[in-house]
Amino acid sequence: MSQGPTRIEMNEVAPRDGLQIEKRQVPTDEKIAFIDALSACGFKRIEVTSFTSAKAIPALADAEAVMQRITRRPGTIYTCLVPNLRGLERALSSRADELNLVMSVSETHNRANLRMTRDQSTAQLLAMLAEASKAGVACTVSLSCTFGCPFEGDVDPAEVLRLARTFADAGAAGITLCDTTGMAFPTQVAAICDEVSRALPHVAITAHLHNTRGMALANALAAWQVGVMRFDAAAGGLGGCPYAPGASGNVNTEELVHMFETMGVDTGVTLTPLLDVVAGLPQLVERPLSNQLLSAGPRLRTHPAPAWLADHFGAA
Ligand SMILES: CC(=O)SCCNC(=O)CCNC(=O)[C@H](O)C(C)(C)COP(=O)(O)OP(=O)(O)OC[C@H]1O[C@@H](n2cnc3c(N)ncnc32)[C@H](O)[C@@H]1OP(=O)(O)O
Ligand SMILES: CC(=O)CC(=O)O
Repeated sequence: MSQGPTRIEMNEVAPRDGLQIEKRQVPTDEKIAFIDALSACGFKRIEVTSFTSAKAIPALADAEAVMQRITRRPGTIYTCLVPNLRGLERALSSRADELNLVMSVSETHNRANLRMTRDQSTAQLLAMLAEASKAGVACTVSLSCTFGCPFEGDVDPAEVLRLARTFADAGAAGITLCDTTGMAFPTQVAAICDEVSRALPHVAITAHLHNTRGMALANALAAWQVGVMRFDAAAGGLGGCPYAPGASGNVNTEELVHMFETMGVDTGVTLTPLLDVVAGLPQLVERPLSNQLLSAGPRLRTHPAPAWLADHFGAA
């Protein structure tokens, strides 16, 4: 098996990607407690919220209040999703450490999600990169539907590269390759991540994977094997785009951390407090969540041997 980086950066996106699609509109105080608990786990980045239209994403309408009241842990970068210049102004006023700009590689998904053509989004993002640069705030650009679109099917990888290059040339510090509705498969992830990283070696590549078809961990492994060292993930596997039919949760943070840590890859995240946060998620989102890692425990959780063994074989 090819060896990827020995250290990766984990970006926790549940407060934004997770809560944007939940039926329950989580009260501001509970969001803040959730983010503060995540801060104690050691994430490199936490995507706190989005500065979007409250009509489009009502669940995150309290973005300013959340940004103002979270406790910022030194060493963690607090980032926000922004789709347009209005969102950028709000995010900068709220002292976001970094910004996650977003558009889709697919024309139909861009129109459905952002109510703009791709050309209109591109123009907004280029203007936002210029404004953010003046403010000294780094930006990543997330390219939705990189690996397939729920409306259009396959997406041309040349378009992914063209958009990534456009934003890298305009000063984006990072490009996030997003599998919005879990259409990616491992060989495709490896090929596209490799192509974009080789073409843009000065730009940090992040993999943003959804587990809609159960392939997110395999896809993460494929991205890591070609050198990707930044991963978005959501605690409890929450998440999904409300404007992408069939969307479901992100790759599950605790499973991704557990997988990489068992392989000796340093994620920076401490699993025990993270599992405590995950155990509280059904209460936060007011629905049951099934969680294999929480049920089974980390791989070296052992169980007492059956009592009859001692009777039968004698004391060990
Ligand atoms: C793949 C993913 O998961 S991405 C994340 C999930 N998806 C999203 O977050 C979708 C975000 N989309 C949006 O917020 C919207 O589609 C927008 C703002 C980008 C564009 O929507 P439009 O309706 O075309 O925007 P438009 O400029 O016409 O403004 C509509 C209203 O929203 C308001 N608005 C626009 N941008 C913002 C913003 N960034 N913050 C707050 N309000 C905004 C306008 O003031 C206007 O309000 P009004 O109706 O009270 O006058
Ligand atoms: C920003 C995102 O949330 C990206 C995606 O899933 O397409």
